[in-house]
Order: sequence, then C-alpha cells, then structure tokens
Amino acid sequence: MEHSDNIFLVGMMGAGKTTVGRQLARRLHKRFVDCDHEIEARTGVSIPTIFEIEGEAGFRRREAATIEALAQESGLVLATGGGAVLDPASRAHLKSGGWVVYLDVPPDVLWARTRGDRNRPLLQVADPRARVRELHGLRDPLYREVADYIAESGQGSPLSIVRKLEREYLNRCAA
Ligand SMILES: Nc1ncnc2c1ncn2[C@@H]1O[C@H](COP(=O)(O)OP(=O)(O)O)[C@@H](O)[C@H]1O
Ligand SMILES: O=C(O)C1=C[C@@H](OP(=O)(O)O)[C@@H](O)[C@H](O)C1
Ligand SMILES: [Mg+2]
Repeated sequence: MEHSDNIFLVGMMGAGKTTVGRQLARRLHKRFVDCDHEIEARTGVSIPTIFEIEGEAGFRRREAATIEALAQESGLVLATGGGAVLDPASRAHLKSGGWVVYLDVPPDVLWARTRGDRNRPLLQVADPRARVRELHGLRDPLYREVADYIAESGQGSPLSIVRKLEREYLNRCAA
C-alpha cells in the first residue's frame, strides 16, 4: 500500500475518470476532486477559456501545479485530466502520492463518448476520431508507466467499473 490513501485516475478524454471518480469517492467516503474543476475554481474561468488565452502550454503549467499540490493531500479520489501524465514531474507526483488507476478504453469508444463535446479544446478539429487515435498512441505508454492497476473500461456501465475498483482497492488495503 502507498503512504497515503489517495486514488488517482488517469486515462484519455472520455475514459470515465470524472464519472467513475465521483461515484467511487462516494462509496469509499473519500473526497472527490476533479483536476479540471479545481483549475477552473482557482482561475475562475473554463478550461476552453484557459486554452484560448494561455494556449495548451499555459494550461499544462496550471495542471502540473495543481497535481503537485493535490498529490500532497490524503483521502482523495482525484480525476486527472487526460494530459496530466505528459509532464514527467506530474507522473512522479502521481506515482508517489497514491494508488494510480488507468481507465483503459479503446480509441473508437473514446471518440464515441466525446463526440460533439465542446468542452475539450483538443478535440475541436476537423477529424476528432483521428486526433483521439493519435493522442491515444502517444499517451497509452505513459498511462501504463504510472499505473499501479489497469482497469479495462471500454465496456460495462460506470457503476460496474466503480464496483471493480472498490473491490480492488479494499483488497489492497486488506493485504
Ligand atoms: N463506462 C462508461 N460507459 C459509457 N459511457 C461512459 C462510461 N464512463 C463515462 N461515460 C460517458 O462518457 C463521457 C465522458 O466521461 P467523463 O467521465 O467525462 O470522462 P473523462 O473525465 O475521463 O474525460 C460522459 O458522457 C460519460 O457519461
Ligand atoms: O486530454 C487532455 O489533454 C485534456 C483532457 C481534459 O480532461 P478530461 O480527460 O477529463 O476530458 C482537460 O484536462 C483538457 O481538455 C485537456
Ligand atoms: Mg474529466
């Protein structure tokens, strides 16, 4: 078991980090934090607005600082943003600060789940399906690198995934 009792969810846009994380936190009586919501609360503006004003690089700096701060806490279920693992320091903070779960979902399922969504600036392109595949190819090795546990999450309801993670987490605590 890690030093703290945090659970960190990583994975692509549309993997279900926000949805699963919120329900998992409720069941385990932990505090749910979504990194994107935390950044929005700190800045007072939406993620698309941050991308518009500061570009992806500016957003990544804010994301890395937020991850660093949250990884020091305990008792959290944290839904990270899909690109949080791009920063090597963030990867190190996640690894050392909690149990890291990769919600592993095939690219075409990710694309179907995020289709038409206007709140993900990286997918506002002519061919979002190709973009999802490309990002998945680049990031999948990083998610695997940081993960303590990989939950195949392309099929089944959010609740079934929550239950699986709850069982896995409680087994780890008992071990
Ligand atoms: N296991 C699932 N099965 C079907 N749809 C899902 C599942 N998990 C999440 N979704 C849906 O996919 C979309 C993206 O989920 P979200 O939790 O925002 O993902 P993330 O935070 O990883 O980007 C939402 O509309 C959500 O309801
Ligand atoms: O994958 C990414 O680079 C991003 C994912 C988003 O979060 P979700 O993974 O919750 O969609 C959000 O942080 C931002 O739009 C960038
Ligand atoms: Mg999310």
